[in-house]
Amino acid sequence: KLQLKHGSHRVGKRTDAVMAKWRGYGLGQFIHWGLYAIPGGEWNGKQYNGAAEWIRSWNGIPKSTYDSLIYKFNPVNFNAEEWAATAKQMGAKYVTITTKHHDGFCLWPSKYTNYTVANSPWKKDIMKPLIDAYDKQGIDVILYFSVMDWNHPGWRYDIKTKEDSIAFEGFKQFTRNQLLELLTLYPTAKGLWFDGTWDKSWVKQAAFADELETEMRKLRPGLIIGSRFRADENGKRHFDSNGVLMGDYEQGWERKIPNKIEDVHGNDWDCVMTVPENQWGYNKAWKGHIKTTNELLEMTAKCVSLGGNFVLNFGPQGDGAIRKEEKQLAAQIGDWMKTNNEAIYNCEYAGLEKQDWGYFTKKTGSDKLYMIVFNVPVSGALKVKLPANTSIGKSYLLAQPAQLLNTEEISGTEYFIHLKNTAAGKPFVVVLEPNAKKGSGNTYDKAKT
Ligand SMILES: Cc1ccc([C@@H]2N[C@@H](C)[C@@H](O)[C@H]2O)cc1
Repeated sequence: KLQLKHGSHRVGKRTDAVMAKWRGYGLGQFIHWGLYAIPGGEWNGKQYNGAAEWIRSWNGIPKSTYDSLIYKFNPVNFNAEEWAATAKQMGAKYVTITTKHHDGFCLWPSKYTNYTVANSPWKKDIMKPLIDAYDKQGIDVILYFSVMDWNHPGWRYDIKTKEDSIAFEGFKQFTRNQLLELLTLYPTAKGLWFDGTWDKSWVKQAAFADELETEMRKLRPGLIIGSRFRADENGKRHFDSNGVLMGDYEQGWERKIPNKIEDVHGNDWDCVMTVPENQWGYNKAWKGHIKTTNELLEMTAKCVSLGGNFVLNFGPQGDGAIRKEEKQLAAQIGDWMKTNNEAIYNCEYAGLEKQDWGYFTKKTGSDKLYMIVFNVPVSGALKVKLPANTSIGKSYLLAQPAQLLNTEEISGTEYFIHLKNTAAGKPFVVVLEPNAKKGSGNTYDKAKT
């Protein structure tokens, strides 16, 4: 093990109540909103083929022209209560909201830059009404913050000259000021979700970032900070030079989901996901593969079955309204969650062998198991392998608890759960109430090979 001054300061999962609540969220909403929502991935009739929130980096628009979008920010259809109600309807337990994306435009009236809502036609703070509206719905708020800031004169991709390092020192203070400002203005925020921390300039700031993380945690006890905020003194990110996770949970699962439990290294983690293939900010063109409700439900189930949270992104329009396609998804996901959220909220990795029909989750602090079924076998028989010395007490459809399902012991700890109806048109949940098994549990000898 290497002696590290600025590596991870904790091995293993956090054990406090705030993090335990985070662990049980299951489903979250991401909000990407800012000036980029005004062009919506298009400029002068030409489509930008990257992610809409990166349109400033396209040579199709002069940087100064993009930056003057601040004078067009006037979201007359912005309604914080509607956004929070959409998240509530979907069944999201937390929301991560962009306070400042890479373009540097601040959705709060920061006193450390003029590039904020205060100097737009809108004038008013966006963050406060949003945080209040989500808090009122009982949905916890995490603040997204991009360290990389294309608007700030002190930002550098790397530090090569004396001038660079002087400029970047100013930028570091600016960043610290904004973060302490956000934590002070919005004390109910539960955490920070960092982005834009991959460039060499920031990676070289191991000591500064480590001290800043300590300062933020002192200012806001219980604060949740992911693995992407800071690098260790050897430039190692997400995992320090000893392979220990930085921060409180792994943030690496962006538009991808782990396949097996080994992939998550025993850490907390969240997966953040776009509805289109790769658009976080609003894009007028709703094109390419748009994930269906069933796909998104399966991603949610898969994440929870592997001990993580699934965070689905919404990209509100420049006028502040949420597009109808996203509203429909929220309603359909919410419809399923209303019946089945017991298998998602406060659930964890069940430790059972994955079967083809779908995903196991286990209620935290209980033995209750859930089978979230996406692929009904033609036989209608769902295979289950339990640990030694356990058996199935009873099993039933979560939606019809009174109807016990026929459970057939195959051998030892293997069972078939026989479904009555094999024509389910959408995913459903089977509940297993295991009980301790008496005796050896092995009815037949193992084959000699
Ligand atoms: C290469 C790359 C850089 C930044 C991103 C940002 N992270 C997501 C959470 C969005 O904010 C996207 O703009 C995505 C890909």
